[in-house]
Amino acid sequence: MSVAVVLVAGGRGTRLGASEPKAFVNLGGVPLLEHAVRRAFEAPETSHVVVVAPASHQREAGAIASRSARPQDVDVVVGGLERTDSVAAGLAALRPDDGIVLVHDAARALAPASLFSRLVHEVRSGHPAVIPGIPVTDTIKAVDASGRVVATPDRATLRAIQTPQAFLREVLEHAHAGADGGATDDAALVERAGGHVRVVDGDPLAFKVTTAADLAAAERALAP
Ligand SMILES: Nc1ccn([C@@H]2O[C@H](COP(=O)(O)OP(=O)(O)OP(=O)(O)O)[C@@H](O)[C@H]2O)c(=O)n1
Ligand SMILES: C[C@](O)(CO)[C@H](O)COP(=O)(O)O
Repeated sequence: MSVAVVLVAGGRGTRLGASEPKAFVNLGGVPLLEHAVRRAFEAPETSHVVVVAPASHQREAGAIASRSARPQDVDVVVGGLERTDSVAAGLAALRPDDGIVLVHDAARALAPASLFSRLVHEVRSGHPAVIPGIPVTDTIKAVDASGRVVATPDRATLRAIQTPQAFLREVLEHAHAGADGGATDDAALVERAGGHVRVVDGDPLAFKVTTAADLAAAERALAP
């Protein structure tokens, strides 16, 4: 079964506050998106990458695709208003043979190929939806609109979820067909559709570049 990576890079990056969309910001002289494409192709399982980029940056995304290890295996499409819309645009560009789909944030540019491979292995072992997670180290509280604490969940049961998130194609497509907004990741759509989602160990390098401090951390992670 062929493996496609839907690489969402269609966001603005408001919290980073750069002059260009976050996926096109330089990290060690290379756009975040380019780091992510490189790592996706370093996983031997990857057969096809769909880059979802802002309408304003289709040319730049195309140039990144043409510099990649396998330009013929990259398609570039226009993203949507919300992340879920961008993922849906990526799903619409899948190729007929793509049977397993990994949805990945360009903002998690340093997620290593080994993480992609582990997730694909899990799906091929019979798990239809597999996502990486890191145990949380803070105490997490649920609060209401006034800031009053309504619950303190047992920390041992919590995971901070990363991407790539790996799915059987039909499971992800079915979940997206019923999407009605408000989901911050693709696994949540599968959960809402009644599907089982398995969490496996994440990777510290798969952290999300959200703020300037994260970008500085990514620069440090790249340093020899
Ligand atoms: N309409 C959108 C929104 C987000 N994303 C992508 O989803 C990933 C995770 O989103 P996030 O890190 O929140 O990016 P932004 O939405 O760009 O950030 P911000 O909320 O700070 O504007 C990023 O790779 C981003 O490019 C996307 O493809 N399309
Ligand atoms: C998909 C995700 O990266 C999993 O942690 C995250 O939910 C994206 O959220 P964001 O608000 O778009 O950064």
